[in-house]
Amino acid sequence: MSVASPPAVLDPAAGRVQHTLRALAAGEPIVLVDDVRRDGEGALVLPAEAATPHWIALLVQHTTGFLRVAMEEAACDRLELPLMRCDRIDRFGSALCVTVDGADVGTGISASARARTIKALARPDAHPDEFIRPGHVVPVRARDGGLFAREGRAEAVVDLMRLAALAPAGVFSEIVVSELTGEIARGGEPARFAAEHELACVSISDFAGHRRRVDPQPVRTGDTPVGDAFSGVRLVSYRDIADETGHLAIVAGDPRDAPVVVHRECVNGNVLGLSTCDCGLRWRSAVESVVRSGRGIAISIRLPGASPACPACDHGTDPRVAVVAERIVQDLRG
Ligand SMILES: O=C(CO)[C@H](O)[C@H](O)COP(=O)(O)O
Repeated sequence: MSVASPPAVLDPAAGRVQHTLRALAAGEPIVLVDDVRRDGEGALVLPAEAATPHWIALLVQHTTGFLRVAMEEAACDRLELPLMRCDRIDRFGSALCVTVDGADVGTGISASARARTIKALARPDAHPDEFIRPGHVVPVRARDGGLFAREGRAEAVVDLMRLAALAPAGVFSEIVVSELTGEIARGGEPARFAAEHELACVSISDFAGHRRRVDPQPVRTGDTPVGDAFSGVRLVSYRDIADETGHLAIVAGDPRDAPVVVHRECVNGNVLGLSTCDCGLRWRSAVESVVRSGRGIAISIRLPGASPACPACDHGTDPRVAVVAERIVQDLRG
């Protein structure tokens, strides 16, 4: 259980997130602190695809042993895992599904049986008939949109797996401070547990902040023809649910093979119309070339926070511009 210590970075939260993602990518458990909803409770989290009898035994030893697997909504639907039926919903709106065992894992409760069930849940080609219900593993439905939709543990676990480039399913259970009392680790205890066991440790709020910075989510909010004089030209608007910024795309013709021009909005040149920089000119000529040729996509991206002061304007070199633009182009090309 040892992953190199977090590197010295300016932002300690970013360092903790990177350290955590590296540990998960290496198939190791991490500590996730639920500072948002549950008063600093700590849980051990392991990628479902990395579940082995060894790791599951370790989770059972140090946690409540109530092992849940956070999964995407589509996976729960595909594997026919309905929500547990209930008339009263818990105050956090947790989305626990019917329990499962792998169909061929024996009684389902041993560490090796649970490891097999958990690993199977993470397989993209798993079939509903591979599981019997009820069982000894609890799938939890993480909302689409992850932490942007709900700052819950299930969403944090699925987002962590996705950002670590793993199958989007993770097993988790709350750490207990002492096996004698069975009380849950909270406050400073989860971090102490992580240090003692050389595990990476991150809080849901650290991770949500990181996702907002690196994982833009532009959602289409409007799609209007520009007007008769510009037939075949559309104005498509986006709202970024990660940071509430807005972006625009001028689309002429079929977007599938259209050339793309990306522009970072600048307050001086594009909002105030000043000629202290060439941003106004650049955006106008991008739009004109798309409209005149009848084929192309011109995207204007607004980043959160103050734009760089022109003429030091970076003309789009901020790495977030490329990520937002790529997602908008993906959406336009469907
Ligand atoms: O069993 C639970 C808490 O004891 C929760 O249902 C489980 O942890 C899911 O977490 P969240 O509601 O934060 O997604």
